[in-house]
Amino acid sequence: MIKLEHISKTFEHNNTTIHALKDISLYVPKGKIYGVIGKSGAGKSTLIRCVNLLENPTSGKIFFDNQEITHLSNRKLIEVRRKISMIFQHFNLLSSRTVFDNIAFPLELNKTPKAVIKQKVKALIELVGLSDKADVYPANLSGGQKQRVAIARALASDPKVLLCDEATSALDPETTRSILALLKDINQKLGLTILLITHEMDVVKQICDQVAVISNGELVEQSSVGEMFSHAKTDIARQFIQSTLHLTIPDDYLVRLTPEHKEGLNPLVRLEFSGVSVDLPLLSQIAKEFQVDSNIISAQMDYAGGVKFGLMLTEMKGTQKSTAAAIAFLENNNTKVEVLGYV
Ligand SMILES: Nc1ncnc2c1ncn2[C@@H]1O[C@H](COP(=O)(O)OP(=O)(O)OP(=O)(O)O)[C@@H](O)[C@H]1O
Repeated sequence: MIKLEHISKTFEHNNTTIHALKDISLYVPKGKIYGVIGKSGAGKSTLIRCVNLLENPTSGKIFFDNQEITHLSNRKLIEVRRKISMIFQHFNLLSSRTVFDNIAFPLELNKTPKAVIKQKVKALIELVGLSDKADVYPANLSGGQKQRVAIARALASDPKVLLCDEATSALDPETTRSILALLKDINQKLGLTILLITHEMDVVKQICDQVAVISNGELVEQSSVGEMFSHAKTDIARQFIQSTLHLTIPDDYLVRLTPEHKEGLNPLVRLEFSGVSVDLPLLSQIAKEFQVDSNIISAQMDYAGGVKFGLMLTEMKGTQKSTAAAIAFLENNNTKVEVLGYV
């Protein structure tokens, strides 16, 4: 549906050249939700703005629905932009217009007959769950409600693609979940293709089918969400994944934790299970084969893209030789093991 081929973008600023995007190629299939994740300054906004040519790439090609759109005339570009809608972090609603009139705005610009506008806006207001707010002004809406209006407005032109520029970054976690659920619902009901940018892996985990990681303007990794959570290839992707899992060492272990091994101390290890290793009875195997008992201190399991993954903090009880053999066994079975110290 959307294809970027070798997109680069440079900015000239104070006599220096900023390489915001470097040779980025990606493909967003029809009907999928595709997430682009990166830290601040990675180039996410520049990338999403290149897709609808709010920003012109310095080089490379952009295709929408198999048609190259990189060098379209303004008139043709306006037509294409109707099919590629966008929502923003700060909603961008018109404060002097009610919910109904905000959603009607693109239809009015398009000279849609009044009766059609009325019918369409009513249906959109229902779709986003704001039936009782049609006559309310944006100032009297919550952040989540404002984003719902923005989504309805973006859908008014019957787009094929919705671009989401950090659409939930200004919202609290619960509202974020409800907006993401709405986007997923729309994706499924309308078959709408969604391309979103975010700095939060939780967003990717909740709704995306595919994900690309960008860092310093480069696309460093892309795959299905399940594949990335089970076999992340780059450190930066692993960092994002770990940010969705929160394990802390309890205080009573922290005070005893020493970096060096001493007689009588056991390793405190952080185990990262993903893909196949999640379903294997690895801890019972190391108990049987190496006589190493695991004292589980905390654990978290989760799902992303249909794949289970998890983290565990455990004290491994055994001799120095047997715990080393158990660690090697776990590593050979797709488990990432980090010895945090000895307790
Ligand atoms: N109009 C511009 N002029 C000059 N430099 C720019 C311009 N827009 C972006 N940049 C630079 O390009 C790089 C990428 O910026 P971009 O806004 O795309 O990153 P981002 O990943 O969206 O970051 P954030 O999450 O902080 O918004 C940054 O170094 C930024 O300073």
